[in-house]
Amino acid sequence: MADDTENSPEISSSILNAGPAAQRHDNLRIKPNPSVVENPVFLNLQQQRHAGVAVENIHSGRKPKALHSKSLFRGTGRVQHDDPFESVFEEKYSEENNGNLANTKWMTPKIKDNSNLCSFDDEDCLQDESKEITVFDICPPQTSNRVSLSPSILAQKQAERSRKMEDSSSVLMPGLILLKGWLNQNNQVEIVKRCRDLGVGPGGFYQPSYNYGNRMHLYMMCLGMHWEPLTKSYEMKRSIDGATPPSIPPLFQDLVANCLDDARHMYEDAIKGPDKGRKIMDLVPEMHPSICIVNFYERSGRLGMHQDKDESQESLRQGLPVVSFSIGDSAEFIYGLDRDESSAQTIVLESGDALIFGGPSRMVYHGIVSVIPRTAPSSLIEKTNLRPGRLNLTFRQM
Ligand SMILES: O=C(O)CCC(=O)C(=O)O
Ligand SMILES: [Fe+2]
Repeated sequence: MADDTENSPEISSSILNAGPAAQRHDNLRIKPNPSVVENPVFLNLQQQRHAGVAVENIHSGRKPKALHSKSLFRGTGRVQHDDPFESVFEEKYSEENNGNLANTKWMTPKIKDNSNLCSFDDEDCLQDESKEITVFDICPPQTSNRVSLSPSILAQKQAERSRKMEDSSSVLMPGLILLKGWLNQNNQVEIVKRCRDLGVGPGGFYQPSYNYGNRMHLYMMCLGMHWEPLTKSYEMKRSIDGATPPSIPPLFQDLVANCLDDARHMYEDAIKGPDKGRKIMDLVPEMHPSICIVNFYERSGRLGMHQDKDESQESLRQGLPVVSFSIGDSAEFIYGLDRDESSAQTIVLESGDALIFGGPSRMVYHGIVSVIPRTAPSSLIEKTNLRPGRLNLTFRQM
């Protein structure tokens, strides 16, 4: 990789002249960086000028040649390969004051070879910091006669591929259980309606973004507690707007309990091979949801490979399952033992499917690669006016 740091002159700037944006933010720490796995993190010359920093090569520990003793900042970079939604580059800088480390600051310089990312001076991106939340209605009022289109050839092929992939087995890995079509149509309609009503109220759907306009490719609403993508932690009130997340409706709680029961029954019947000696309650432990993350993916929606690991240590240690309901358009769901998408398994989750990952699969990596257009059941659309896309609910116990 060509490295702009090769011929860099001395770095003489500091955070004080790093540009208005840098001065305004002490907590810039998350940047999607799709190339981060292969791309050692170097600041290019311009970025160094902006930030007045030098950064170590995270992978090798080697410092870029432009690291100058005169630099006022010391970089301790780190790449979060396990970030839930993107590969993320995170930098923390400590201001050096007469040889002592003073104010610790987080900074996110624009990353080399990644022109989509915003720089410190990009005012368009800065606008994203406003606290305004735009209401997102998953069932917008119908304005014209709906034209019903049949699934595209691509969608038909994908569905066919998925049927082959799914085979008849519903235990995908120990503790990872797929219950096809588990939600009946009434349940699906009720869930959509409840999510719609909650979603347009306080604490409802919004499109989360990282700092500087790097938005997630979905809309999200949390019930019970809010999961904050910026900090990857749970909070009782959304720090973005102070809203209290709505409670999880009793209907949803009941469905989760029934779903876990059915998963256990199905699993017990299917247990063979390595799971045979295991107790069913270790494979599918009891879980009482205190959190539900509701995602709505439009047709271009997706979610990078990640683990769900921000629940309590106790919950994770016990392998308390995540229960996921899919409604609306189908989606290609990938899962695997590591973050590598190319070695992941693919299944298509269709409207009504329930997926449970608990016990030994609690920390499975997973993600959504695509939403398959025009695959939602037409009767569901007629009854709810659900917009094109996919609704997904994941229930977890804190
Ligand atoms: O949409 C899905 O099926 C997965 C959602 C998910 O993994 C999450 O919200 O953490
Ligand atoms: Fe997840």
